[in-house]
Amino acid sequence: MSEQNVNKEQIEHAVRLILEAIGEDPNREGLLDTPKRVAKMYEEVFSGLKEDPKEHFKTIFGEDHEELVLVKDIPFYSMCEHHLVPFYGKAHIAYIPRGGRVTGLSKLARAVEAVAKRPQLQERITSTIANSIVESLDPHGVMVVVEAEHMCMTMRGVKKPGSKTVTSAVRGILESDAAARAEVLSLIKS
Ligand SMILES: Nc1nc2c(ncn2[C@@H]2O[C@H](COP(=O)(O)OP(=O)(O)OP(=O)(O)O)[C@@H](O)[C@H]2O)c(=O)[nH]1
Ligand SMILES: [Zn+2]
Repeated sequence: MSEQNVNKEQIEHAVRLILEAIGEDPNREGLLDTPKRVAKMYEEVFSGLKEDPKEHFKTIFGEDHEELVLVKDIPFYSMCEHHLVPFYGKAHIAYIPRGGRVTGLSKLARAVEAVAKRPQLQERITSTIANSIVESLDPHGVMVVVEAEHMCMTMRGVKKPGSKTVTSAVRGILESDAAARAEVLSLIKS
């Protein structure tokens, strides 16, 4: 998606106000371009806000493969919606296609990008990806596992660096079939 959905002028104005509010001088040399840089950065890190991850699953190959597909260790960076600081980690996406609805592998990573690049909660990233795969591909089953470190828990607040949050969303036969679910988990860990 294009990165033109933010009002850069408004962000620049707001950043100047924040700099003033923390007691800085937005007119000192080192900070002169900071509002502009932050606006450009927000344009990039929030570029998925209006993007529908399902758009990416329109690429479908009529491949007769009704067995597990797992794309693991997809790195992502997102922004915690409570503090607007980063949380980042890896997403693992497994699905069992049905009826030839096999999508491009990169599309799974593109869906992660779309969902991560907005103010987020880890749980919502996880369930949105799982639901969009179900709605687009109607597979036999889906499992999404996301592991992340939240900077709002490490650099501030409770200050627990190294702590990891793991979330999962399971749909279809992977929900009812414990052995298949265990296989996915062991492949993720391997
Ligand atoms: N469930 C969930 N919580 C999150 C996520 N990201 C941040 N949080 C939490 O959101 C909560 C916000 O709590 P508040 O009490 O409203 O805010 P706060 O005073 O800044 O909280 P502390 O972080 O405990 O200092 C914190 O417990 C964060 O750890 C996330 O992706 N999912
Ligand atoms: Zn937070």
